[in-house]
Parts: sequence; structure tokens; C-alpha cells
Amino acid sequence: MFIDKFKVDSPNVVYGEEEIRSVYKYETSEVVHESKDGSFQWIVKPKTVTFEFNTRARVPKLGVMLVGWGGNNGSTLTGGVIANREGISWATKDKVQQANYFGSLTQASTIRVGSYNGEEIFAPFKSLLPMVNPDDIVFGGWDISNMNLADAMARAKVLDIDLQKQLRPYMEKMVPLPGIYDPDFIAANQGSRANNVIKGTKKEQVKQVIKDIREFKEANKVDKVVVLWTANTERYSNLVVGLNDTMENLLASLDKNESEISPSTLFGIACVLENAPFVNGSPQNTFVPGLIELAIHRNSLIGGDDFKSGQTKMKSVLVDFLVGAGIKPTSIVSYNHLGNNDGMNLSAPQTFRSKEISKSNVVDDMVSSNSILYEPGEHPDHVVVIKYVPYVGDSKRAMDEYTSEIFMGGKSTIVLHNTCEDSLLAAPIILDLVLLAELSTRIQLKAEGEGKFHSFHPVATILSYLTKAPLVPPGTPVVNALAKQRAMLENILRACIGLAPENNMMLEYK
Ligand SMILES: NC(=O)c1ccc[n+]([C@@H]2O[C@H](COP(=O)([O-])OP(=O)(O)OC[C@H]3O[C@@H](n4cnc5c(N)ncnc54)[C@H](O)[C@@H]3O)[C@@H](O)[C@H]2O)c1
Ligand SMILES: O=P([O-])([O-])O[C@@H]1[C@@H](O)[C@H](O)[C@@H](O)[C@H](O)[C@@H]1O
Repeated sequence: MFIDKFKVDSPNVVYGEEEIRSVYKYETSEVVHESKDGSFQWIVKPKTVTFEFNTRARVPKLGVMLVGWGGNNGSTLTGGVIANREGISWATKDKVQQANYFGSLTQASTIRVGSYNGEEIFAPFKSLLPMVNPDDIVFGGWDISNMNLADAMARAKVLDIDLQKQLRPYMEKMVPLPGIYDPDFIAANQGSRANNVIKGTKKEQVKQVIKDIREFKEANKVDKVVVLWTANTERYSNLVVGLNDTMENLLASLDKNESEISPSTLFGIACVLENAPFVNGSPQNTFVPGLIELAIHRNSLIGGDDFKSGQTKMKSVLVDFLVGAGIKPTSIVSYNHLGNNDGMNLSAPQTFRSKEISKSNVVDDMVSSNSILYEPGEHPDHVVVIKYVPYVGDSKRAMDEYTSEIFMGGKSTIVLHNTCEDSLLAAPIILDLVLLAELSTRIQLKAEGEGKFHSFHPVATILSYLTKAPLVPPGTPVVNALAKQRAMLENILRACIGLAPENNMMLEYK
């Protein structure tokens, strides 16, 4: 049974006008290696830590500034939100289609809240805590191409024509602000688009971006701005001691107009200095160590990397299932071809390499979790191929072959063909990223023994379900198994209203 909203009645949660406060018993365990009865044993010690959560209940008027606004993802998301907000429907060859938010975890998925008369009860994921209504978001952003959003939508060839016709009046006056263009970091084939760029030194570019954010906020009377990179994939930045290894060196390099600071890192610096949450939807190492240190120092949210939208999302489910079932993947070959501008940009070796890294590392946590299957250092052969095939456009074709060892020397081969409509899959993920980034900045927490409430760590691991290469605080574990990532997110939000994690035990029926 489905309910559209609910309240928790518990002594552990108080719903106020301004804030929702909860007390939560975090049940975990620690492992010690100690001598017992004359021999060393591994001892697991259950541990309970009491947390208090405090969530500001009033949602802000939210501005979202996309870097790469005029791209396939940016124009598709903007059009999709307008279509939902205006209740637009359009004719397709099959039927009259209504706007929806399918593919968004926050808008179109549910959570189990309990049982009623022996029936399982589910509620919208977004009903856990007050979240911004996406229909109310004000969009803006930057692009190195000056094409207005209506023409960019047509260039993207993602949305149906009848829908595009209805959206055009809303989008043709939306023109991206000039972006930061550096041909050294993206494919040369992107140069023809670059007619809308911020001139000057890198420091002047950062100052301009900060000015842009402030002016956007003022002009649109928004309370908060979240910035998200959905511009081209860049090559990796070289990590150089003395250049970008610390925040002091990064800021000094900015003053010296160092060429090795990428446009995405410049946007990151601007956002952190302006305390605007910044999320990287592409695979490059935008968050060089100096930028991470700066974000931590200024307690400004950063998150990423690389939207997890299709082929890789499937991989983080399938490999989790195989390894979790005691089956040993030994070879994973992921081939995909696409014909959009992203694909054209990825046809250059240096930008492809950024994507190859993020698409390849996604199985590391699952493999390292099972030493019955894998010897130390052993891992499956894993190959990633991306080819640019203009004809297929945004309709990315992914072909995967998973070969695994099974019982008694047997072999299993799973072959998948997955047509991932790249932008229709990525747009709702971008929506979730900005909504959850905004929500997480309204949550304060305090563990027993801590003197005062504080925010989550500025490196927003809470966003990891939505990214291929989750950015985590230095020295903390990376989890890519999709079910674990979703459970982590849901259970943290459940804790904010005093609900226990969903443990799926259903003992009442056992
Ligand atoms: N399913 C997906 O679509 C998906 C999944 C994961 C990651 N991504 C990543 O998202 C990004 C965007 O994908 P897309 O399909 O929208 O690509 P796109 O090429 O259509 O859009 C990128 C836009 O960014 C602009 N741009 C490039 N460099 C810029 C800069 N420095 N400043 C401002 N604007 C700049 C381009 O002009 C273009 O309009 C890519 O990096 C892609 O790898 C996409
Ligand atoms: O589908 P997925 O693996 O999540 O990721 C996609 C890649 O397969 C594709 O090659 C690339 O163009 C997209 O930007 C996206 O990164």
C-alpha cells in the first residue's frame, strides 16, 4: 500500500516549525585482535553510539547554476523541469505523454515505512525530510557556447519535437553566461563551440564566476545556489607538489596564473570561496588535494565525481550480485558507443582516459570485500572501450560481457546490451544531486561526547549513490555497490526522523 506522507510518533523525534530534531542509536561494531585463552583471536564488539540530528525544516528558494548549461544534460534537465512545472503533455507516435521525474531517486522512488494490518506500507523517498520541490528551482549557468537553451535543446536532439515546440518560449530567453575555456583540458574538436568565454587571468576568471553567482542570486531572489559541473570531461590535472597539493599552494598558483589549473578546478575554487555547494558530474580530478583542503578549511560542500547513469550503474549492481553470491567475475569487458557531443569530446585520448578511470574503478570495493574469491591484489580483467559514432546521437549503446568462475571449475558468461539514453538518464540524477546537496547543508549532527552540532564532512559522501567515482574524505572507504550506497543514503535520512535503518528482516512474519 502507498501513502503520500507520514509523521513519526516517537519520543526520539520532535517536528518543529523551524527544525526537526531526532535522537538516534547508531548500532555498529568494532573489531579487535586480541589474545584470549593464550591465542590471538578476532573479536567483534557491537557498539552503540547515540547521535542527535537537527534538520532545518524550511526549504530555501533554490538556484541551480550548471556549468555546461547549454549541453545535452543541461538543456534536457532544464526542459524537463519546466515541462513538469507547467504540466506540459505532448504527442508522441505512441500516445500523449505527460511530464514526469522518472529516474530520479528523490522524486520517483519509495521507501518502506512499516506494515499496516499485515500489509507493507510505502511512501515517497522525498517524504523523509523537507526537500526543495524541483518545479521551484531557478536554473542558470555558464557555457562556452552562447547558444540559447531552446536552440541548445534542439541541438541536443534529446526531447520529442512536440515537447520542444512547447518549451521553446520558456527557454529561448535563457542564455548561458560565458564559461572558462582552456583548450589544453578538453578535446580540440570542442574549439568551434567556444564563442562565449571569460577573458583574463585565471584569478580574474575565478572572480568573475564569484560575481556571476552573486548576481544570479540577487537577480532571482534565491536563498541558496548550488553549482554543478555538467560541462565537458577534462583531462586529468597533473598533481604537482608546490602547485596544487595544498590550499596555500593552489591559491598561490592561482595568483601566478599557473596553466595547470583546469577550468573545473577554477569553478571549484570560486564555489568554495563563495560557500556555494559544488558537484562535479564529470570524471576528471577537479578536486585536486589543494581544493579538497580548501573546501574542508571553509566547510563548503564538494561532491562528485561523474554521474552514475547507465552502463556503470548496471555494473555496480551486477558485480555486487555476483560477488555477493560467491561467484567470481574474472573478466569484464565494457564497450559503448555514443554520438553526442560528449562522445565527440571523449574521442580524444586524454579526455577518454578520465572516463576510462572512473568507469574502471567501480568494482574495486566489491572485489576487495571477498578474499575467498580473490587473492590479495587479484582482480578481474577489466576493459573499457568508448567509441564515437555520430549516428546514434545521445542514445548511447552499451555492450558488456561478464565472465565468471562458478562451481567446480565451471564458467558463466553474461552478455548485456543496454541502450542508455544518456541525457534522459543523467538529467534526473543531476536533479537528485542538487536536491540532496542542498538538503545535506540543512542537517547538523552531534555524536555522544561531541561538544556541539556540526555539519556533515564537506566532502559529501552522501551523494555517492549518484556518482561513478564517489569523492570521499581522505583516508575513508569508497563504496560503489549500488544497493549499499542507496541504503546508506536512505538510512541516514531515516535517522534524521528517528527511524531505524531498513533491515529487511521482517521478523514479524518469520
Ligand atoms: N549519461 C550522461 O550523459 C553522463 C553520465 C556521466 C557523466 N556525464 C558527463 O556529463 C558531462 C556533460 O555531458 P553532456 O552529454 O551534457 O555533454 P555536452 O557536450 O552535450 O555538454 C557539455 C557542455 O559544456 C560546455 N562546456 C565545455 N567546457 C566548458 C567550460 N569549461 N565551461 C562551461 N561550459 C563548458 C559545452 O559547450 C557543452 O555545451 C560530460 O562530462 C559527460 O562525460 C554524462
Ligand atoms: O553509462 P555510464 O557508464 O554510467 O556512463 C556513460 C558512459 O558510458 C559514456 O561513455 C559517456 O559518454 C557518458 O558520459 C557516461 O559517462
